[in-house]
Amino acid sequence: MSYKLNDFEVLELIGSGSFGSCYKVRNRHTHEVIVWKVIGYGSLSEEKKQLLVTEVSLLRDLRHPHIVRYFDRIVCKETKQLYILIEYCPGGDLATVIKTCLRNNTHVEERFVWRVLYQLGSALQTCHSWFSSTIILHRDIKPANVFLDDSGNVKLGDFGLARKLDASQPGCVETMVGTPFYMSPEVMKGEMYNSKSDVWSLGCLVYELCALKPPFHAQNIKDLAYKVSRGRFDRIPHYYSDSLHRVLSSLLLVNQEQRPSIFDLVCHPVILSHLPSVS
Ligand SMILES: CNC(=O)c1c(C)[nH]c(/C=C2\C(=O)Nc3ccc(Cl)cc32)c1C
Repeated sequence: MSYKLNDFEVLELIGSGSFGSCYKVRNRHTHEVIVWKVIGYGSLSEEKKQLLVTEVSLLRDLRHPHIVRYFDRIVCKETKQLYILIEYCPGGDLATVIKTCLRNNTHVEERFVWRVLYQLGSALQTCHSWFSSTIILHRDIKPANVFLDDSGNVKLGDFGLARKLDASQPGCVETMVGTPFYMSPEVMKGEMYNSKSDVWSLGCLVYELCALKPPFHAQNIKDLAYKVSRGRFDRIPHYYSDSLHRVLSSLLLVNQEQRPSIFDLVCHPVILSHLPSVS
């Protein structure tokens, strides 16, 4: 079914990023609440416009319990805006979870950390196998792109649209917006982004969920690149287990050959031992 803008009632703005704004909207006919992300494409080159439309079309066919569901898109030629219709996640995003813990001086339960590690790992496993022969190699793995449903499960969202819109080729670290705290050593050196770079970013995300700060932090890209290249970081707080710290340390190995693949991760006995028992 193809939708029209007037099929939806805009309820509220729920987020704004470098490349678009997300609104909570209600389908006037079914009353279903979803999100539409509005991206202006007027200033994009023809090539990037086609990449954006192709990428969204690909995502529409991707179905996984821990990947935000893309339903459809609406192109408004008058305003040169693309409306991406996406699943609503009432729990908000992990960036807000981290901010709340910092504000209240609390921390995330280890049980939830293991759940995030497994669920995002299984989402990436689908992407790495699903996307291996297609154009979408980039994911923007960060707390602001991981969303929570109403049962405390996580969903990875916003696949690389921002990077496709922002000179996504490696070696453009200097032109990136903001400080890329999750950028892997290989990408910092200008090498091609690959699936092990996703593993690194996942390690940074889960580390930050525990420590409430990224594993590598600096005031400028030069110092950050140096710290990332050395690969040394503080242990996660001592109320988290040694086994969790060991798994995170493996994801943050500087040598990508030694870093586990996402397939190794989701099958790791320690990960599987922390999954809820099926009753
Ligand atoms: C304060 N904002 C929120 O609580 C919030 C809620 C309840 N949902 C969201 C965001 C999304 C949401 O609910 N579904 C989404 C799908 C894709 C993208 Cl890029 C974002 C979202 C946000 C930012």
